[in-house]
Amino acid sequence: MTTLLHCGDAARGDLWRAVLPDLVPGLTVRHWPDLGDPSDIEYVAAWTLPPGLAAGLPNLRMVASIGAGVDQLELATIPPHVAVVRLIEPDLVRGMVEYAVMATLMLQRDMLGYRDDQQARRWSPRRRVAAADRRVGVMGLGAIGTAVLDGLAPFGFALSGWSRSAKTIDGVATWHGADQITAFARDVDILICALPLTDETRGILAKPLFDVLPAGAGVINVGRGGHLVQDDLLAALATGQIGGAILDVTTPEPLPGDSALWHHPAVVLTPHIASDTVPAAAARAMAEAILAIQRGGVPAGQIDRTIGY
Ligand SMILES: O=C(O)C(=O)CO
Repeated sequence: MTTLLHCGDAARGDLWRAVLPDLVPGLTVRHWPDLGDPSDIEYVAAWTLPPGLAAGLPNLRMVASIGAGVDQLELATIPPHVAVVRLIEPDLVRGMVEYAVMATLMLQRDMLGYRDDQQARRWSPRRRVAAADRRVGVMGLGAIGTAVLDGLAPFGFALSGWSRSAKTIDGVATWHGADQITAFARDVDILICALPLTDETRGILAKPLFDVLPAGAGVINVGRGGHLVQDDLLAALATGQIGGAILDVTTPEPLPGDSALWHHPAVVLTPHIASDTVPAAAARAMAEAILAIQRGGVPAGQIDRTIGY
């Protein structure tokens, strides 16, 4: 019996149980914690894995993240021969683009400053800076980062991007690797982090990077809370080196009530809502991944276990 174990939202589990067997002939879908015979389970889909689950499934072939990131699966708990796949579907990418464009425009149009003015009943118009005079840099040039750059292009921003390995994107100045991060960052007025969280990128949004950005730069984090060193951000906001931050992700989540980020006038905080996975679309992506494995192929979105994304 070929079985997928779905972990997480029960409504999505029910939908998947109804639709996936039509997309993958012979597939049975079980919903955690109904494991049945663990040796039936070849595929697991989860946002986070129940502790010890992956190691206890002798015939496991693939773990799929229900989302674009995989770090929350705790890759070290998944045996190395098991394929790990990110389930990126178009609606999830669209949500990320919407959020990143909204956040960029908020910083571009000084909405954080006008929010303050409104609270103080201050009528204080400021000169608009044209988008063409603002440099927006995206860190992470995978499916999400490149879609964000596409979404920003019509506004006329000067666009750049930085990634681990070299990428070429029309109309975007691209940089790569640790050696080029300074050259990238010194010309970025609004920095968007869309990186995967790996050992290399953890804590990358920190003082050394903030110090290189032009004074007053804005920071947007749609990656993971672990990318940001919160104390360094607060210090950079205090000196004005960073002018504003829009954060959709924090460490930990939920953000504790006593965090200074909650009430900071130069911070907009949202509870990891930039995007989400649409269950029906994710079922199709899941089916394609299983069919690829069954054909002996590599599913779209399979990560390189050696680099963690
Ligand atoms: O899909 C993911 O990994 C997300 O965090 C969506 O915001």
